[in-house]
Amino acid sequence: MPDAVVLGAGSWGTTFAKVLADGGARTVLWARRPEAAREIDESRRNTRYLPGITLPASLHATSDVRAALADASQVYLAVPSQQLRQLLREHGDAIAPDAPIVSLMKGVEADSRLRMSAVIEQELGIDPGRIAVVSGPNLALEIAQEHPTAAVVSSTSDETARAVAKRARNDYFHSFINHDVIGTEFGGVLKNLVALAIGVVDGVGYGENTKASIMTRGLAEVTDFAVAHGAERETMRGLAGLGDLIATCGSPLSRNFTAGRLLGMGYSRTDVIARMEQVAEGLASVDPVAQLAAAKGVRMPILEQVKLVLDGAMDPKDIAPHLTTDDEPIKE
Ligand SMILES: NC(=O)C1=CN([C@@H]2O[C@H](COP(=O)(O)OP(=O)(O)OC[C@H]3O[C@@H](n4cnc5c(N)ncnc54)[C@H](O)[C@@H]3O)[C@@H](O)[C@H]2O)C=CC1
Ligand SMILES: O=C(CO)COP(=O)(O)O
Repeated sequence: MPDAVVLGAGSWGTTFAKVLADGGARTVLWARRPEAAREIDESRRNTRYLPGITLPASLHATSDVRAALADASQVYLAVPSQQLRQLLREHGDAIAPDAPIVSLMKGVEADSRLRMSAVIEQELGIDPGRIAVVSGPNLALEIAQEHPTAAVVSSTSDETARAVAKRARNDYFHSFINHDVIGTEFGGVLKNLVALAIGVVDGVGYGENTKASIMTRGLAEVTDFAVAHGAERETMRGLAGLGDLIATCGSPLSRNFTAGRLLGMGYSRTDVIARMEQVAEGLASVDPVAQLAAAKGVRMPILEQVKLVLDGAMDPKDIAPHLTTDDEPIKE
């Protein structure tokens, strides 16, 4: 009986399965493609997503999702956010009745604008206390290379948060806990949008002042948005807020930063999507987050400008930490 199953064998699902297995958990990783499962199981490699990484011998992989789920005591989800609902609809009934369900994802569903924990709750009809989310400055390849890293596990249930945090830790990965699921999830979603903006200005050729201005104002924007939706302000200063913003905005390993960079270099939204080999969640989150902000009357100038650049309605070189139409000085 596995201690943990991870659904989704991309860069983060595979890395997180390694984190769990290296922490001593009997872990099964589900890959959609049989050849990917075979490569992980037999060669201890996932060359497409984690080049150069040898996976632990104790980690098992399969392409049979229902067999993977059978009797697993914890379930971790790491597929692209737009694919989660369908996966749960097809296979949610195979999840063991009391197993905590943990989202590792950082997106919102485009149609419903729901956070991933809300999609899980709605689709499986379960108590929110069974759901946890993991977030933080967690660039997959660095963790797969065992660079010391921290994350936060959030659940409305203290018992669930602690059970997951105890599993998801080892010599190089430490899990803290909190109970602010809204803030923890929105931190992960929204830093992707700031990372897109930072990528754009990097692609244009602007320097550190521009990036620091956008990151700092971006954090203010992210915090206003999250608090308006019920998050605790403190969470946005933690690993899932500021921590993830720093990691993602400063690293070429970030797919959102990379997508933004391509936009800044002049590629269109369609070209950028075609060139990305891994998911950049921010591209699908821009519109639903802009709609959620508008519904709460939250001003998000950086997000607005990213949306204009994506829509081809703004020249990337004009992106700034403020709206150029802001005539009156605004309090920081
Ligand atoms: N890569 C990273 O550094 C981190 C990623 N995340 C989040 O983890 C989530 C997953 O991202 P990554 O693993 O990075 O993406 P990825 O692009 O590396 O891999 C996605 C995986 O999902 C699979 N997949 C796609 N559609 C599927 C479906 N319908 N059913 C099953 N599998 C499907 C793909 O074949 C691929 O194996 C995203 O929400 C991302 O924001 C969170 C923290 C760190
Ligand atoms: O969430 C991440 C790091 O914490 C990964 O960021 P990207 O999805 O932009 O690669």
